[in-house]
Amino acid sequence: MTTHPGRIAVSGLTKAFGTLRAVDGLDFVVEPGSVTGFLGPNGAGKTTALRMVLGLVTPDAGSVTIGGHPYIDLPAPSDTVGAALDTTGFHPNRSGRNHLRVYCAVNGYPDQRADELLDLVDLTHAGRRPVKGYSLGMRQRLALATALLGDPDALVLDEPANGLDPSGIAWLRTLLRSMADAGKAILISSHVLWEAQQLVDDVVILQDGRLLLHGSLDELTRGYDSLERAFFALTSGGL
Ligand SMILES: Nc1ncnc2c1ncn2[C@@H]1O[C@H](COP(=O)(O)OP(=O)(O)OP(=O)(O)O)[C@@H](O)[C@H]1O
Repeated sequence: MTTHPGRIAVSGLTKAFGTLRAVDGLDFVVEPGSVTGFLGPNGAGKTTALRMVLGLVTPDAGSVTIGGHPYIDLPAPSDTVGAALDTTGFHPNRSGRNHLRVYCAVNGYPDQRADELLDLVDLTHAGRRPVKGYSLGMRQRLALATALLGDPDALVLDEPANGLDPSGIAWLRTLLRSMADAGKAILISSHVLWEAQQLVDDVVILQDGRLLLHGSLDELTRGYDSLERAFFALTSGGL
């Protein structure tokens, strides 16, 4: 069986917390070369599903593979999938550059990789300042740099546009586009449809843990002037 590196395949994914089905029989695929928006209102189950993609939460049923393997079986996880799930885990007194250097050391990359990553996310100017002085947008960039450490085939980013101003979102769009064009499979979550519309090729919309809509942005928005309007028309509901 040939499997494309980075392809994220989610099948029958289910997770309950007590009586609450946070994720319920979820199926979708993120192909290399595309940016998929994983969308849904607060509490829809996005973070729980992303944590299962990354092997941080054990599903009750179903499976996820990345490049054909469950996360736990990946021989070199940081070369296969990069993840940014939150922006609060940085040591406050460490500079962004030192944070990245620690990750370089742990994963066997030269210090110079830290400077390349700072440059890639446009954070060189703040690289020597302690993270406690970073804005949310700057911490998002640092989280993204950390995710890109091993130049992975797949990227999983939870709310990467949160805290970015309009020029930051435009910058993120360009970066994600170039990563997708280089063949990465990219999955990003958002609860803000207008924001996601600017960043993605495909959308997976989740509601109450279940898949509501899955398709290309172009198909879903044909005949509508925004993803939000298409969503309202298709579901007669709201996020
Ligand atoms: N560890 C947990 N224990 C109990 N309930 C949980 C746990 N984690 C998540 N939940 C519940 O599961 C549901 C889905 O939560 P989740 O964080 O996955 O949603 P989300 O779509 O990421 O929301 P948001 O956009 O607010 O981040 C919510 O009702 C949440 O309260």
